[in-house]
Amino acid sequence: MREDVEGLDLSDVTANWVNAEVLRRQMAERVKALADLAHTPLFFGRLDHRQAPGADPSRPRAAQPPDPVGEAEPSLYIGRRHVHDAVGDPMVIDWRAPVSQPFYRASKKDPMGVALRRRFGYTGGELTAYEDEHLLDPAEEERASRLLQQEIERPRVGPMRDIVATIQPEQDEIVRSGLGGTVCVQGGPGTGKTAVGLHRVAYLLYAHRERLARTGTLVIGPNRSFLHYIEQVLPALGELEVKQATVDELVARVEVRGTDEAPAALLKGDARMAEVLRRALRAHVTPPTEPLVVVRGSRRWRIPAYEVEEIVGELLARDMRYGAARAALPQRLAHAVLVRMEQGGEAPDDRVQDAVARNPAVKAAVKQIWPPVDPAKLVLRLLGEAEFLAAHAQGLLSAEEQAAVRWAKPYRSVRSAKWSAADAVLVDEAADLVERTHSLGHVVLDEAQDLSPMQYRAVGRRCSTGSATVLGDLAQGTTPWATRSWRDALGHLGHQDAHVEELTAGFRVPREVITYASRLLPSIAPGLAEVDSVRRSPGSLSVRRVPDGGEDSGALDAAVLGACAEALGHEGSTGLIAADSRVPQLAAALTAAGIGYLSPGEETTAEARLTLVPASLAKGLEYDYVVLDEPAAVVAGEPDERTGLRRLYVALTRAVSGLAVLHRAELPPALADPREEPDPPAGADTPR
Ligand SMILES: Nc1ncnc2c1ncn2[C@@H]1O[C@H](COP(=O)(O)OP(=O)(O)OP(=O)(O)O)[C@@H](O)[C@H]1O
Repeated sequence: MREDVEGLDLSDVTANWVNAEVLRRQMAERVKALADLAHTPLFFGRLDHRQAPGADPSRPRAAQPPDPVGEAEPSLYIGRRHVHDAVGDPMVIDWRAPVSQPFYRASKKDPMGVALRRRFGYTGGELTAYEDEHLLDPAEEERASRLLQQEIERPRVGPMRDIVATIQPEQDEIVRSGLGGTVCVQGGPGTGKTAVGLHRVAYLLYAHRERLARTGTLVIGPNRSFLHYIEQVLPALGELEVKQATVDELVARVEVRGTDEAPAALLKGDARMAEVLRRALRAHVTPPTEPLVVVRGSRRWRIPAYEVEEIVGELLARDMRYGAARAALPQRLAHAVLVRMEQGGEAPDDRVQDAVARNPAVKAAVKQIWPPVDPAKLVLRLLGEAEFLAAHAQGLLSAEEQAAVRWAKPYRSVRSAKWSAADAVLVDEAADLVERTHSLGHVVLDEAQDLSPMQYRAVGRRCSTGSATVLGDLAQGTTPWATRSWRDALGHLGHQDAHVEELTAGFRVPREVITYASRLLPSIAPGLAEVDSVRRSPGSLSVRRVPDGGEDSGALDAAVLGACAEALGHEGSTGLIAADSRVPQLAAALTAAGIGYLSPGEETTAEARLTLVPASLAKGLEYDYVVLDEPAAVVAGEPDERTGLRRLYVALTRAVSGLAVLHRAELPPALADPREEPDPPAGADTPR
């Protein structure tokens, strides 16, 4: 197929240079999308139908829809891409095509016309196994898929992989939900939220390619290292055009050089700030005190102040952006002049109205009544001038709250201000009040639980006429403004009608580990269901206490390094997760011991498999083996205990095959409790 595209001769089909260039570019992209990926097989599944898909058994064969693969070969092969043979007949069907759906959804209860489902297993690109399910055979027992387990446990090198071969039915329902609706997915660690979000984009691009090519798609993640980790999934599925960004990058209209104390950031992220900004902006509209007088030729036309005021009032009452209303005002005023002219016996046409709209008197009136406003300057004044803030925050923010929001000392200009990340969101809100933000066709918002209401609004503006996939876990919220209710969050996003779905089956973390981590749930997110892991892995958890050596943490460092070396004895990636404050010391210890390590976001390779991860960056990432250093320090690194325990919950749930927890200080009580004692610690450990 690639050679076919490369061999196409364009000289005859394009009439001009521009068309030829466009076509050439499209072909280059097609060739890129058809690239062979090492170790990525062309197909991973097969469906044998009882009859052609879509056929109605009650109708004669001749009246059936044509069988897409021809009657002689009733099997459908399912793969990452559509593949056809030399004459254009399909050989492999794209996993997103409607006929592929039974591969993911058919069950004994509802076989969807499928007699046999075969899953193929590969090792390094070579076909090494297959698994059959005879969906119409009542005698055949249902078994858990070994291939699924192997796929999850396949050692990780490099970035996140796709899961097309093993998408589970409840995941598939989300992946294939339509473009029209916003979906919100609550799911514990490792339930596949990120995977599902990315596959949904791939699906939507397949099902609505033209529309989304016009409107655009965007994946939003918490930080750059996370985005690096996931950035290969869509290209591997042949989708090269999806953009990625963090929320901070989306709202980067001012340079962020400052930080906020938590109380200030909390207030700046509060949805009440949107109303403060709206009021402050609209206060710039000043009702006229003078009549508008336009001189044309020898005549003067006079619009009394009350009439101008009516026009202004009408524009204010309409739900228009400040800038759009400002742009409309000259024409409205010109129209009023035109009416006067007609009453005066003239017969002005549209050109006259345009000319009047450009008349210096009209321009001057507009400037005075509806002055241009720079969004950053508006926020600069609000955060810098006590009276200005008080005037517009009255009844919304208390005096103390206003004081907390204000800068300690005002800045002189937009350039010199030390904007914080929360300030930048306010500027973005103000900018949208002045001029509507462009909306994309679809936005995937991952790790949404950490967004403030104002950040949800910033994301919502970018999908105001499109739809969104919102992914998150309330138990992993680690910001002071973390989401408490998905309904509220969706309201701020402007998609209150979204479906909220829950994923409870856990794929990443083995049962032994997730059960241990879930002991924290009652204190960090009461009411949330524990993740139900699909995998048992005896021996995957070890908790070791290192004897307290007083001030010196050398013994702990040595034990941690030992655990890393042990983990690196296995294939795949190892993550050493530690409180941010412990990272420099561990980095030095690793270097002194001659153990190389990466930072999050740097790609693991066969040679470099250890990543030193500050707990604050662990969210969303995963490693085959995790060594967790000093849980008490992870908890203490956060401003309050609940946030600390949530950070710890995130750190405890990053491992696919094994987790070693090493501590010198006491563990949080829920984890120290010896019920369900984990596997006996390996090596020379002291009992807890
Ligand atoms: N159906 C599946 N088949 C194979 N692997 C899967 C499946 N679903 C999820 N996984 C794997 O489980 C791991 C966790 O998935 P993912 O990162 O999407 O979870 P998450 O819910 O976003 O987790 P977190 O809350 O920790 O960010 C990944 O390695 C992913 O590939």
